[in-house]
Amino acid sequence: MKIVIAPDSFKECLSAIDVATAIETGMRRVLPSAEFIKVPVADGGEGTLQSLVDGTAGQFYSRTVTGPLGEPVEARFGVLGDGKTAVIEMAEASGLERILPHLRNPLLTTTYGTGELVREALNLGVSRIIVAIGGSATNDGGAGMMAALGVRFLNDKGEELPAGGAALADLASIDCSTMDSRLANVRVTAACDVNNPLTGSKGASAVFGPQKGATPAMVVQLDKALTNYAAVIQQCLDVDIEHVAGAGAAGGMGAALLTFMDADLKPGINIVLETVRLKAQAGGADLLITGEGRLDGQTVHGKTPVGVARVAKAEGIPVIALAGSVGKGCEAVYEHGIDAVFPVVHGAVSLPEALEAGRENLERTAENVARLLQLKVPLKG
Ligand SMILES: Nc1ncnc2c1ncn2[C@@H]1O[C@H](COP(=O)(O)OP(=O)(O)O)[C@@H](O)[C@H]1O
Ligand SMILES: O=C(O)[C@@H](CO)OP(=O)(O)O
Repeated sequence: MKIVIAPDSFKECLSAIDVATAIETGMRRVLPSAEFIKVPVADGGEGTLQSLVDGTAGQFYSRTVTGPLGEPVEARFGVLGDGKTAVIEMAEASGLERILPHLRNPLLTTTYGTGELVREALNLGVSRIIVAIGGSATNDGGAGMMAALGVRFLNDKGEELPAGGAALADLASIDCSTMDSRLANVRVTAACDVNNPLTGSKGASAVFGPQKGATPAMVVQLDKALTNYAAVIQQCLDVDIEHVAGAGAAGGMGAALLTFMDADLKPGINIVLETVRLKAQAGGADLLITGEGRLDGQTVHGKTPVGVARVAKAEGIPVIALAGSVGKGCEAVYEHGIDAVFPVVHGAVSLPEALEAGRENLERTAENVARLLQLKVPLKG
């Protein structure tokens, strides 16, 4: 019997590889001689770096770079098992979680540190870079990242702009002549979590600015700044970026990746599933187990379990999902290739208690799933 275990991480609880290991441990108690293939996955958000490096037996690197408010931060990036592809998760250097809630200010926050990580990856001689965007503290259109890579963003006096989204209102010209020339030889793929345009009512500032600490007045200010950024990009580089889907992801990081790096913008889940070669690994499997921390109506919108189930269904493999908890609308997943869902919590406990007991709960639930699989119930009627 071949069982593929391809879960996401359980946020605040276990990494994807730890979830997969707990599921294997539980099932092995009942099915000791089954073949288990563990494929940790992610949907492009937080945890993407971890699952891609774990899933390809790659390597982590750590560097001190510039944090979102200019402070030094220790940030990780990775190189996949192929030795040629770097993975950078922007939240490592420029993430919202890096700043205490009362200090969050997207007028000032910068993606400079993510650019420094790209430079570090280039120093290792990689030929491809995957940048997972989202979870950002920033609204600087990715200008900080590009400044770290040598691009000069200038005001009408020819002076370089200070860091942050607000400064883009003063942008008058862009000088790419000093951009790191190694970027020309590297293929960049952006694992993108949303389709928003750069500006307007569905744009980066309006939709994601408030979660980064923007007041309504700041949203207006930031949207104007990004509108000017798009106009100067059009004027200096002849790229029309303002309304492109995904340009507004991660405070306009999508726009910079498209404009300056000619990146491919793809849904994170697709990039991850391709990179960990789920289809090839699942071939001939009898069962696939997936899971995520909370499985609910949102799961069908590009989340890991549904992406994994799509691959499994194309191969005719049954799919079971284990979830930390299940929420409203979770039945929607039945229409998206998941055959059964099992929450792992044991009794009515608080969330901290459930998180604390996550591994044990997963092992026990996985064991019970395996016990169920062994039953030969004569189904009548
Ligand atoms: N072991 C667990 N038991 C119960 N709830 C959990 C467990 N692990 C995670 N969760 C809950 O699931 C929530 C969302 O997790 P998850 O689906 O992994 O994140 P996201 O959908 O944001 O990627 C967490 O904030 C937590 O409340
Ligand atoms: O960083 C952001 O601006 C948003 C959208 O890309 O991220 P998340 O979806 O994680 O809130």
